[in-house]
Amino acid sequence: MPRFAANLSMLYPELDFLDRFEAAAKDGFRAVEYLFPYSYERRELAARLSANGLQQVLFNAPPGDWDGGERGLACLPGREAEFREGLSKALDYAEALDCPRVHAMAGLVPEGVEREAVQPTYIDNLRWAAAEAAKAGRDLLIEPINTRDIPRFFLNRQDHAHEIVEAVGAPNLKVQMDLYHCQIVEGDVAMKIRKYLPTGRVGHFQIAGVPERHEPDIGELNHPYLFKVIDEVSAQCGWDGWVGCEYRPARGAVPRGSSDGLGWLRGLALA
Ligand SMILES: O=C(O)C(=O)CO
Repeated sequence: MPRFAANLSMLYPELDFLDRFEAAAKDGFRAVEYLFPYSYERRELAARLSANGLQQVLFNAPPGDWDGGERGLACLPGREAEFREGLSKALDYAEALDCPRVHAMAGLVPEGVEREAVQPTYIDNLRWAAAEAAKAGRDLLIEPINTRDIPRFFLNRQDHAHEIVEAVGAPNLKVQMDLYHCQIVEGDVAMKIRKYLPTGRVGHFQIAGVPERHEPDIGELNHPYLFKVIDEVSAQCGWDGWVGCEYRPARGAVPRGSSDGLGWLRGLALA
């Protein structure tokens, strides 16, 4: 079975953020990911990881004005300085948390601007950021995201993400392959895993049920089948990354919360 990381931005919403580390560990997770660490002291986060025997496997670079609707800076002309400053901060956190990968969200195509017009900025920013991440010993990730969840998001398809990685030409720039977004935008998910995982350009997976983004055993995707495909292809190509559980629990009723929705994971362990 793949190795699963709990996404603490979405799982355990019934708990304060810092208490989610312990909850994930109690549920058997050995790794966590989340959107942003920046509201917390590096020391506090590192202590939570260590106290609970958890690895940090992914978080995102600062995304711009999140509450104002921004979803990343990487493709935004005129925001290069802010992108660079944010990436440097992310790499500092990555070192403190011993986190091997950082996701730089692409951002929204500005109103009235053609999608193609921002690609040069995106590529230039990623080239600079991948070089900085390489100096720090980290991978930089980009993620195709569906435009129902994030209208006007620049990067939506796996083929586009892989073209960008090739154009940048940095070995530590990789694709965060979220099977939820992939199913919504393009489908044919198992064949896309078979196509892209052996390229060495997939740095991380994420999962959620489609279309509601609840537990993976709710909805139209057959996750046990997809996990077998990941296992089979990983055995052939030596991939040993993580699968982030990035979904909003539907079954998590008080008092036991998100743990009640983890039957899909316990079932896999027993399968
Ligand atoms: O929205 C998502 O799927 C993300 O992973 C954002 O980082």
